[in-house]
Formats: sequence, C-alpha cells, structure tokens
Amino acid sequence: MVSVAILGAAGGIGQPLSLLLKLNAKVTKLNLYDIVNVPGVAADISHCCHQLAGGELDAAVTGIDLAIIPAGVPRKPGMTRDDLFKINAGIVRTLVAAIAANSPKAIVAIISNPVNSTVPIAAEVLKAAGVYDPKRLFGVTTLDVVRASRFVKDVKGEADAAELRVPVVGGHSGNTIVPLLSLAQPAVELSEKEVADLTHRIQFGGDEVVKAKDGAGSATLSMAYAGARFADSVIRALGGETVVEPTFISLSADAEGAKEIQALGAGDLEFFAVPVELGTEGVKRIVPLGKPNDYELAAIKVAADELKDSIAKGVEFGRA
Ligand SMILES: NC(=O)c1ccc[n+]([C@@H]2O[C@H](COP(=O)([O-])OP(=O)(O)OC[C@H]3O[C@@H](n4cnc5c(N)ncnc54)[C@H](O)[C@@H]3O)[C@@H](O)[C@H]2O)c1
Ligand SMILES: O=C(O)C[C@H](O)C(=O)O
Repeated sequence: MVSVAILGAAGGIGQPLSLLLKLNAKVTKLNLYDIVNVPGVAADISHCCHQLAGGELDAAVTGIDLAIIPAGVPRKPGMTRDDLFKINAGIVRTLVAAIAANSPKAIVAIISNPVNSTVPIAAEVLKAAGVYDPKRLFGVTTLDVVRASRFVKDVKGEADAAELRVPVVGGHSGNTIVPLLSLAQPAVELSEKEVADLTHRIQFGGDEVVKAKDGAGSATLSMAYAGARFADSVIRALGGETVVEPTFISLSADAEGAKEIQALGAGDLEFFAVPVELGTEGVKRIVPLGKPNDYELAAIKVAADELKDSIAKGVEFGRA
C-alpha cells in the first residue's frame, strides 16, 4: 500500500516509468505531474490501469510515500551532465520544496542530472524547510549497476544479467562512476584489458546512448527500467523486506557504516554512491564493500576529487 508521485511524468523517462510503476501491485496510488501533457499521459495509462491521478504540483505531492523526479532537460551530443545544471538545478529545487511542504516524510529519489549536484541541492532545500532526513534522500544510480551487469555479461557471452551484481560506487557521471568488478557476485574472471574496457564502458555508457540518439535525448527506456527497479526496491523495503541497492546518498545517513568507504578514498565527502540496505525508514545501513583492488582504489580517488566540486556547486545553489 504505497503512494508514489512521478514528477516529470510526461517525459522520455517519465512515461515508461509511470507505466511500469502502475504495473507494480504494491503501488496503490500513482500521482503524475509535469508542466506539459500530463492529462494526456494520465488518460492514456488510465485505459489499462486505475487509481491514477494527474494534477497540480501541490496535489500531486500530497499524501505520498515516495517521490521520483525525472524532471528536467536531457543531454545532447557534446554536452556533459554538468551542462544541464543551469536548467535542472532550479527545477529540482522547486519540486523538492513542494514535497517538503506537502509530504515532509516522503522518500525522495532523484533521477534528474547532474545527480552529483541535484541531490545536494535537494538536501539543502529539505534542510531549509526543517524536514531533512538523510535516510530518505536518494540519487538514482541504478542504471550504472544495470549497465555493469549487462556489459559484463556481454563480454562473458551469457544472456542473463539479472543475477550478476556488480557494486558501483562514487557518483553518476564519467569518472565518478566506479564499478568494482573485482567484487562482483558471483565472481567473474576478467583480463586486465577486459577490466579497463568494461570500466570505461560503464563510466561512459550514457554517452553511448546520447550519441546513438543523435540529438533526440539520452537514455529513457533503460532508465525507466532502472528507476522502476529502484522504486520497487524502496517499496519492498518499506514493506519490511531486506533489499540492497547501490545509490547516491549522504554518508551521514549511516555514519558508522560510512567509515569504511571514507577510508577507501571518499574522505570527508558528504555524498557518495554506496551499496545501501534499504529499510522501513529509507537507508537502514551502508553495506560493507570488502576489499577493492588497487585499480579500483585509484579510481575511487579520482571520483572523489571530481565529486567534491559537483557537491559544493549543488550545496551552494541549494543554499542561495
Ligand atoms: N540518473 C540517471 O541515471 C539518469 C538516466 C537518464 C536520464 N537522466 C536525466 O533525467 C532527466 C530527464 O530525462 P528525459 O529523457 O526524461 O527528458 P525529457 O525531456 O524527455 O523529459 C523531461 C520532462 O520533465 C518535464 N519538466 C521540465 N520542467 C519540469 C518541472 N518544473 N516540473 C515537472 N516537470 C518538468 C518536461 O516537461 C519533460 O516532460 C534528464 O535530466 C536526464 O539527464 C538521468
Ligand atoms: O547520459 C546521460 O546524460 C543520461 C544518464 O545520466 C545516463 O547515464 O544514461
């Protein structure tokens, strides 16, 4: 029995994500919000599903347990995710302020890029509203994890990627995405060259789609798949199941558990993607990583250096 709002529901991600969540039996109420075309999307989905509402922002985010935000502009070839900051930062600020005012206890999952900055923005907005709980704020990095499993299986020549779990830590942009291939479960044997190629492909998987779409946007269908998986994990955890998902969180959500990743190279960064055990209150604990190898430790250091500026940029915008 979970109420969910999707903000940006008429977009390339929002539409398939709305449909996938409507097909999730545990979602008893789905509120759709966008600045364009939401009545059309709601009418369309309502012909195969019930309990769906599209409306004004305040109404859409009232009485919800989970808000998912894919609102904002996507990249075109030649752009970085950071180039989206100018437009998406303000969109995320407005939407999170409305959630804070109307459903202060809702779990907030942010898809809008640049995630490395939009999550810190959201944290500042929630703090200013006096309702910040670091256990309830997530940057959705599930697509990196989905890609990691898929691309490893492509190399190994096997079709089913679903059961392979590759931890991905850091952030959600280029070098800040750090796949820990040596810690995959079940373990996979990879040559040095395979590791280097796979790491690069996972880090820059988003660029592959942006290039292939050639100006028509970035990943939407794989992101809707990943977003629906993340939402389902949160929803199952709210219902008492133990579920682990790597996701970009404030390390203050589990200060004790964060010590390991801080010692591995995250240092004093406030936000980092880590494997998180989800629970009824959001973050239950950060799951211990084990021992990344030297190649991965070096990549974590590079990611941490880059993340520092993106986080600071988000915090500054969120406080202004
Ligand atoms: N986290 C990830 O892994 C990941 C993956 C893919 C895309 N993204 C990001 O998701 C975002 C959306 O991508 P898309 O392909 O769906 O874009 P899109 O342009 O197809 O859709 C975005 C939607 O947001 C809506 N919107 C704009 N301002 C809004 C506002 N103030 N309130 C509500 N809705 C608003 C637009 O009307 C549009 O329908 C982009 O920033 C993209 O970079 C993130
Ligand atoms: O690449 C992008 O801009 C979209 C998204 O962050 C992705 O990883 O596909």
